[in-house]
Formats: sequence, structure tokens, C-alpha cells
Amino acid sequence: MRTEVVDAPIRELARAKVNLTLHVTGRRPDGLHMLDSLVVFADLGDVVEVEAGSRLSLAIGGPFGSGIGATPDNLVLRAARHLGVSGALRLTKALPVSSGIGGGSADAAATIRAMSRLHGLTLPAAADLTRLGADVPVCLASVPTRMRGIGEVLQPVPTLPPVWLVLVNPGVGMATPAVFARLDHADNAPMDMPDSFGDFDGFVKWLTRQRNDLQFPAEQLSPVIGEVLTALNQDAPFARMSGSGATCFGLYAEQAAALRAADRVRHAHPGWWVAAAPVGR
Ligand SMILES: C[C@](O)(CO)[C@H](O)COP(=O)(O)OP(=O)(O)OC[C@H]1O[C@@H](n2ccc(N)nc2=O)[C@H](O)[C@@H]1O
Ligand SMILES: Nc1ncnc2c1ncn2[C@@H]1O[C@H](COP(=O)(O)OP(=O)(O)OP(=O)(O)O)[C@@H](O)[C@H]1O
Repeated sequence: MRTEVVDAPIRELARAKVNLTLHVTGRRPDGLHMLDSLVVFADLGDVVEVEAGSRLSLAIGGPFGSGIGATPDNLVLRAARHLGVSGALRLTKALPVSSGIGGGSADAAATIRAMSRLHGLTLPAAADLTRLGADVPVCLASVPTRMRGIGEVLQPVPTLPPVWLVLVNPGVGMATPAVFARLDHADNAPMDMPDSFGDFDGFVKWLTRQRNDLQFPAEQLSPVIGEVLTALNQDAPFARMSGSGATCFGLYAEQAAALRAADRVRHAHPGWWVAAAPVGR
């Protein structure tokens, strides 16, 4: 009998990034905006797999795979080139593209984690990764973080209470630069960060006093975002848009309530993308 040793591919989950708050606090001379954001990650996302190979290659599948190409500008390939490594990559795209939940940045960060494991490399310094995308540094560790600067300043946050997310995207792609261009004022107040978030109700109370400064300009560009928020607000104790949209999130204290809300929105809006998952802590 012949025993075959088959090396399983290295697999990394590219968790969806959710900006629970997003304050735009300034603008640098190069035009990029200064941010102050509480970023969390849902326990769902794209999947990046890699196997050893002498060339760098990328195959793409998954429900949203047709929305992007395996072209040199794909963030997965850019991330691998950033490390200077080769390998056969496969991306399973489960997150909608250009949707404010950082799919491309999460893919780039997952590629860096996977390739670093494959090649036995130390992970690069997170702050150096903003040139791949402002969200790539925060996506590398994928834990709740206060993100400042243009995305390179990462600070720990108090422990979050258990929280479930319902993510809803109405199927419109948002171009991040177009949303920033519609912002009236870039010099808004930063977050007011407490020493503790308390329980779910206390956390929601605090979130209500914070903002996503891109929500108003995004809604002007795509009024359907208002419909998404109305749908979530039917039962969510709290709802807001993530990033530059159009994905919005509802927050729930219990899994059962989140799953019920997701079913309700799916039934009322069969064309929308709806997902429920806990926030990774
Ligand atoms: C708005 C956020 O989603 C918040 O998490 C991100 O900062 C956007 O992250 P991203 O999609 O990785 O963005 P990038 O690919 O780096 O930038 C896309 C474009 O968004 C605008 N941009 C982005 C980040 C930033 N701090 N200031 C900006 O003005 C710029 O026009 C930039 O050309
Ligand atoms: N692997 C990838 N997945 C998704 N988009 C990619 C990828 N590689 C390149 N892109 C391009 O990046 C752009 C932004 O896509 P992405 O899905 O990351 O947006 P987003 O969710 O709005 O991100 P953010 O919340 O960080 O603003 C699109 O123009 C897309 O074509």
C-alpha cells in the first residue's frame, strides 16, 4: 500500500471589518483624511488559501467572485508582491465588493498572514501596510481596535460586551473617494472613549453619542442606505452604516434575535445581502 502525504493548503479567514463609529477629524495636505474609528470584526468573511508554488498565482471563486478579477491590482496579489513571495492562492469571495466592510483590505491582510505562515516569515509591522489600503493594518490582527491617523495608528479598546451583528447590503457598490468628496467638514470632533463599555445597553448608549461622519454623504449618493437603516431599525437596538457604505449593521445582544432579524430582512428584501454573525472579541 502506498501512503501519500498531501499538504493541506494554509487557510485564513478574511473577517468583515465593521466601523461601529467613524469620525473624520481632519485632512492631511496629501488629501487623505484623519480618522477616529472603533473597528470590530464579524466572525464571517472571505477565505484565502495558499499552497506552495514556484510562481505567484490567484484563482477566485465564491458568491461575489465575479465582481473582481485575478488581475495584478487585486489586493491579494498586491499583498503577496509586498512580501516578495510566491505561492498558489485561492480566494473565496463571500463579502460584497466595494461595500464598506473592507473586503479587499481583509483579503490583503489574510494573504499576508497565510503567506507568512507558508514561508515562515515574521508578520510585517502593521503600520507599514497602509500603502496597500488604509484598512489593511487593522485587518492584520482583526480584533476590536481604535483606529486613528489615516489607518496606521492602532490602539487597544476596553473589552466589548457580547454583541451580534446583522449586516445588510442593498447591492449598490460605493466608491470610497466619492463619499469622502461629498463630506462638508473634515474637522469633526474625535470619539469620546470611555474606560469601560459596560454591558450591551451601556455600550449601545455610548455608540448613540458617537457618529459615522460618512453616513450622511453616502446616503446623499445612495438613498437606498436610508431604506436599509429603516429595515434594521424595526428591531435593532442600534443601527448604523459601516465605512463608506453601503453596508449597514444592526446590533443585537442575543444570537436568536439577530437570526430572527436577518430572516425578516431577507424575506422583505430578497435582493439584498444579509448576514448574521457575532463580533469577534
Ligand atoms: C473609510 C474606511 O473604510 C474606514 O475604515 C477606510 O479608511 C477606507 O479604507 P480603504 O478602502 O482601504 O481605503 P484606501 O484604498 O486606502 O483609500 C481609498 C480612498 O479613500 C479615501 N481615503 C481613505 C482613507 C483615508 N484615511 N482618507 C481618505 O481620504 C481616499 O480618497 C483614498 O484614495
Ligand atoms: N480582493 C479584493 N476584494 C475586493 N475588492 C478588491 C480586491 N482587490 C481589489 N479590489 C478593489 O478594491 C476596491 C474596494 O473594494 P473593497 O471591497 O475592499 O471595498 P470596501 O468594502 O468599501 O472597503 P473599505 O470598507 O475598506 O472602504 C474595489 O474597487 C475593488 O475592485
